[in-house]
Amino acid sequence: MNGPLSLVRTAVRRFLREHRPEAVTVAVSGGADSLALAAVTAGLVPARAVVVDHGLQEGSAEVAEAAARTCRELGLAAEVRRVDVTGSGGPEAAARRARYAALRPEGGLVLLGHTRDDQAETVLLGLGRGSGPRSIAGMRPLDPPWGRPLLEVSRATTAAACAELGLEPWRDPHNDDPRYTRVRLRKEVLPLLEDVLQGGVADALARTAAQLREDNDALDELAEAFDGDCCAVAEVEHLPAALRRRVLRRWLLAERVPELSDSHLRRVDALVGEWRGQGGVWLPGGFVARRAHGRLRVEPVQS
Ligand SMILES: Nc1ncnc2c1ncn2[C@@H]1O[C@H](COP(=O)(O)OP(=O)(O)OP(=O)(O)O)[C@@H](O)[C@H]1O
Repeated sequence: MNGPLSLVRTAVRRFLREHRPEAVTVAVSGGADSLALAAVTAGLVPARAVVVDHGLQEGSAEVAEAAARTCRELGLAAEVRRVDVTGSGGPEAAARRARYAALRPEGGLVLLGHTRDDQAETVLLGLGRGSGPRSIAGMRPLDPPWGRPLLEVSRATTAAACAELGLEPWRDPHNDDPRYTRVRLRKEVLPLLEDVLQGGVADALARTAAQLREDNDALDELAEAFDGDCCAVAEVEHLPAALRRRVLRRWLLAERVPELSDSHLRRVDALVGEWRGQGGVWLPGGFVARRAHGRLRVEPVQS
């Protein structure tokens, strides 16, 4: 009984047993991953589905309505939420921001259909771009309000599970468009790596991510326990760099600096670890971090 559908069911059942969410919403794009997730979840717990219509592609409203209809046929209360995609960072990033804002619930968990292949791509992209351990550690199974029960299930398995259920998932044309880095990674790089390493690459990359998450969590706990004055250079400069960066990150987040990337953090850390009188570090949200008289401070940029 280890067909694709039963593999998906086992993964979702394990997730629900482990985390026992009070309420469950499934985020459904209409693609095979989230559709398989919705179908299996519907059979296990009372849940609802939300389909986000970004309004970016022609016919997006019909695609969203068809996905919602399928969810209803599967026994889920389903609704389509239309969002306005605006803001910085390109349409992909803006769409993701709008989607996540629309999905953020009042309570309970929102289940996403990210698979082991998504995880592998995230890790490999991070490695290729020189990202920090936080990015390379990939996505977490539980990161409230988000839950990702399928992180150990392959994309091939979710597609086969849909076929087993007689469901016809929507194929996002973006997923085949070689102008997207992720698509080329998926279609060109990963198959080559699979060939060179004789298989098991997605699984191996997902294991790397899981190990890094453990290391990250341990360091984060140490950073949380730091009770010195993190603005005083003398109190943080002797910390190991990995710990110091985490202490600084916590301080910046407490100062309400949003969306802090690894490269921002490295530059703030350089105010301590590689000090040569450099100027302020510009940060997201209109902030700047500076060092003066042996102290760090973060303040809004004067317009
Ligand atoms: N239009 C949508 N409506 C509802 N949920 C969606 C939609 N698009 C994606 N999702 C949810 O997000 C999951 C991941 O989708 P996808 O891989 O396309 O997102 P992504 O842009 O890569 O997101 P992330 O930045 O979190 O990796 C899907 O399996 C589904 O659960």
